[in-house]
This record gives sequence, structure tokens and C-alpha cells, in this order.
Amino acid sequence: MKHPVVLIADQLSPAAVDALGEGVEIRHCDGTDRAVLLAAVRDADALLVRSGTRADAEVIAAGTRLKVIGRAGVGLDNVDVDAATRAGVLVVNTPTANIVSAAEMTCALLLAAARNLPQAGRSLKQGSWERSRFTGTELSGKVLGIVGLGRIGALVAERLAAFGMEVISYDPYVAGGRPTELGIEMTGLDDLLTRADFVTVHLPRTPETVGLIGAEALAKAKPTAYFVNVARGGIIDEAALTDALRAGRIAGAALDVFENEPPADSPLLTLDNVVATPHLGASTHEAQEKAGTQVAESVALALKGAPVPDAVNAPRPFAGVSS
Ligand SMILES: NC(=O)c1ccc[n+]([C@@H]2O[C@H](COP(=O)([O-])OP(=O)(O)OC[C@H]3O[C@@H](n4cnc5c(N)ncnc54)[C@H](O)[C@@H]3O)[C@@H](O)[C@H]2O)c1
Ligand SMILES: O=C(O)CC[C@@H](O)C(=O)O
Repeated sequence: MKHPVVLIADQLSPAAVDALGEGVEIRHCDGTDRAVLLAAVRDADALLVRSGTRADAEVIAAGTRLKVIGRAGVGLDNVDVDAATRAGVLVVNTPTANIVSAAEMTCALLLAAARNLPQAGRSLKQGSWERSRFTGTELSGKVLGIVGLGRIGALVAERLAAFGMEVISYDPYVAGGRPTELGIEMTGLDDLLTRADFVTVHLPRTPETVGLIGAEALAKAKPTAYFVNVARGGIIDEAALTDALRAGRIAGAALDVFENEPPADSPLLTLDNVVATPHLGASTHEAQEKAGTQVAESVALALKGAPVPDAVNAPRPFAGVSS
């Protein structure tokens, strides 16, 4: 009997291959190359991706044998879950595998922006010794505004509270005592924007969140405020952010994610008051090992037709693929 084909379309930890076990045929392709992906997915029973591959309706339609799409990570904005459900394809992700790494990255970028670390390091390596040019801002006593108090937002709150920050948050969907337990004041978005010294967004990219922080929102911020985005490009509108940074209406931004990745010719990358990284929030050995292992275990279960704990949709059941 032919083994089910698992197509790995992004760079996954070797732990993923180990966790898939023996009874599958593993193939690799470059999921960022559309033609290659569309050809390779035709024979695949399972498709494994990170954020670099778009598993959209066209890919799902081309994958006529597909039973399951595994996303090694949190965000599902690169997977058309509705199209998958209609096609009977299960979608699984790893909702907790990289949250500590993403929270730590948020703290790192926020501190880097507050203390001008990349700019100062660059200047030093170019032979300068500009101590007063790079005077920074303390976090202690400052207000941190967290937009989206889910798993990552809450971890960021705990970590930055330890720096003596006052934490406020906007999340209309958070209920219960968790914010109180963490010492966080819940408030409206406008209030958060006017009070925060640092604003960090931790939202999924959805039609509701794209452009949530636009020109109007940025106009409410303090001129000394910093904006941090380790969630998804576009939640903070890039054109509006560029204008606000150029005009000095806010102090700076720290960005791990972009509307288009890679962000070819983005004016944001030319600005001195922008600290930027190439979508590295989940890029630690620990997070990648967890994400790879967890997604592979879920995919292996799905291929057997067994219930999958991290399933994000419920297409019609199928009987499993025997090896
Ligand atoms: N940079 C990276 O490498 C990296 C790594 C992991 C996750 N992420 C991104 O971070 C996002 C958040 O991850 P998470 O694990 O915290 O998700 P989560 O689902 O635990 O939390 C998201 C929170 O956003 C809130 N929310 C949704 N819509 C909102 C709105 N319109 N206004 C205010 N709040 C809203 C939800 O109520 C929820 O509490 C992911 O969707 C992913 O896109 C990025
Ligand atoms: O694939 C990645 O490394 C990024 C993942 C991250 O953005 C996520 O949403 O989990």
C-alpha cells in the first residue's frame, strides 16, 4: 500500500520529520514559489506550512487528495480555512508552541526601540562614539498599552510589568478575572492610545483588525509614543505609520511583521526611528521544535482519521489514509 504523501512547503524543524513517523512519504517544496507549490500539492495527502506559504483556495483546489493542512505556528491568515472546510480538509495549528518566543521578541524589540540599540550599534561599528545622540527612554513608570490580550498579549504584560510598567489593555472579547489577576486595567482603544507610552498589538489578522491602528488612531497617540507590531503586518496601517513617524507625531516603531513579506521597497525601512526584524518572532530553536513536533503529531493523527486536539475546523469526517 502506498504511504500518504506529506508535503512540507516551508522550513520546519527536523523534529517535525521525526514526529511524522515511518508510515508517510515526506516531500519538500518551496511554498513561496507558486508554480512549484501548485504542482507539488496535487499528490499530497497533507500539507505542512509556516507563515511563508499561502494555502489559499487555489492551492486547496489543486490538492485534490488533501486531507489535512498543518500550520506550524499560530496565525491562520495564510490558510483559507473556509475553503479548506468546504473541500473537506482539516486545518490544524499549534496555538501555544511559539507564544513565549513571540512575547520575548516583543520585549526585545520594545527595549531596542526605547534604547536605540540597532542605531547605536550601527553608529559604533561605523567608528563613531555618539553617546548623547542615543539617549533613550526608561520603561519603569511608563504606560504599556496592549491591544489584544490573548496568549501572547498576557505573556508580554507579565514580562513588562516586571520592568515597572503600568499595563492597560483593549480587548473587547476578553472576559473574566484574568486581567485583574495580572493587574491590568481594561479600557477602550481611544483611552489606551491617548495614555500609552508604548503600544503593542497582539491580534490575529482579520478583516476587523486590518487597519485597526490607522491615521486616526495614530493621531491620538502621544508624540513620545512607540508602536510595536509582532502580530501581523497591516494591523498598524503602514502608510499611516510612515506618515506619523516622518512627521514626528510619534517617537518610533518596532516591527517584526509587514503588510507584504518580504517588504520590498518599504519606506518604513528607510526611517531612523524604526527598528525592524524579518518576521523572527517564532524563530527560536525551542519554538520551532515545539511547533514542528506538535503540528506533525496532529497531522499524523488526522491522516489516521483520529480526532485532533488542535483542529481549527470541522470538515466532514473521512476514514483515514492507510499506509
Ligand atoms: N511575529 C511572529 O512570529 C508571531 C508569532 C506568533 C503569533 N503571531 C501573531 O500574533 C497573533 C496573536 O497571537 P495569540 O497567540 O496572542 O492569539 P490569541 O488568539 O491568544 O489572542 C488574540 C487576542 O486578540 C483579541 N482580539 C481579536 N480581535 C480583536 C479586536 N478587533 N480588537 C481587540 N482585540 C481583539 C482576541 O480577543 C484575543 O484575546 C497571532 O494571530 C499571530 O498572527 C506572530
Ligand atoms: O512561521 C513562522 O515562523 C511565523 C509564525 C508566526 O507568525 C505565527 O503566527 O505563529
